[in-house]
Amino acid sequence: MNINVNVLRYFVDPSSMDLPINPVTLFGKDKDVFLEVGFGNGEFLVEMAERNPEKAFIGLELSLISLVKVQKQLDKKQLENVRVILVDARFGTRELFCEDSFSGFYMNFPCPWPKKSHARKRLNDRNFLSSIATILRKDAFFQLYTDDENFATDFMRSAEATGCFKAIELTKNPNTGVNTRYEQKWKRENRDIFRVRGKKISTPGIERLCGGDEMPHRLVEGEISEEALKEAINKHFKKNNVVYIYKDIYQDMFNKRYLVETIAVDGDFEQKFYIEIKKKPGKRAWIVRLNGHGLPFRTRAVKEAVFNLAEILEKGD
Ligand SMILES: C[S@@+](CC[C@H](N)C(=O)[O-])C[C@H]1O[C@@H](n2cnc3c(N)ncnc32)[C@H](O)[C@@H]1O
Repeated sequence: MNINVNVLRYFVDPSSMDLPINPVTLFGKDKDVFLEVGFGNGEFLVEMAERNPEKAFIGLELSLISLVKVQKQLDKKQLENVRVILVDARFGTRELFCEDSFSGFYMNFPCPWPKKSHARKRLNDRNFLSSIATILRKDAFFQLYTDDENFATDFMRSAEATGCFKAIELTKNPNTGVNTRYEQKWKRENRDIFRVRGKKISTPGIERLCGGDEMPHRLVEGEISEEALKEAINKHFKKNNVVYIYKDIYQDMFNKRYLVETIAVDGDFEQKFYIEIKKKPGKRAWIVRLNGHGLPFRTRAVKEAVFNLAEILEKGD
């Protein structure tokens, strides 16, 4: 896939930033910022940005293809008031932004995941609505459009259950639409459309995984044990409600370092990354830290994985 470097100015990589982010800092000026989750082909995001140059918009998407397509449109139209982030919205809404950040939240025709076995992928449970309530400003709104009545009803009930919204209303076949690819598709098929809206009144307490801006690292004095390192490979470590596994070791003789491929899981959020074990020049000591390529979010599982690896190397000494 060819990615024009011009379009990258719309892309934000939050894994290399201190979390949580104040979204206003992503745009030169203090603007009202709105969030859209799952923008797909981006019709709504681009049109809103074009019609409201005084406002700013952030889009979260899981699909890299959608991300690239939208950035090309933004570049063509020279729109400066949009940023896009490649992230799972469940994680993104909970972890990335400061409290009271957004003036509005939009979600248009999310995947309804009707099968019971896929229920955890649905973006309409109470935890998700609590994350939205946290990052919305007081009196800011949320707005969902969907063709799935059960999804809409569950979304509304979850919003009510948080106790953080008022004026929650579900409207069948509202007069206004969002004109996205999926809305057009369902309208062509004469399906009913449902809209759920509500206004934020209070902020719930949510538990976030990320926090603290420090990069996890440890210094191991003396020589490290390659044997102990090899023994740790493919073992599952469960500690303090997180799980991680060291998958493989790559030795980089040129730079006197090892790279340990690692998978870390916090709840339902999995990340793959590398931990670097690098000799300190001129010293009998090794630094154990995250490798800078493809940095993960510094969740508890990621930090535990780094600290535990240092302990393993120390004990083997
Ligand atoms: C059915 S499409 C709707 C796209 C667009 N909003 C529309 O109305 O045409 C759902 C979109 O949500 C994205 N998506 C699904 N799950 C997501 C998640 N957990 N986080 C972010 N985006 C997600 C998909 O990649 C897809 O682009």
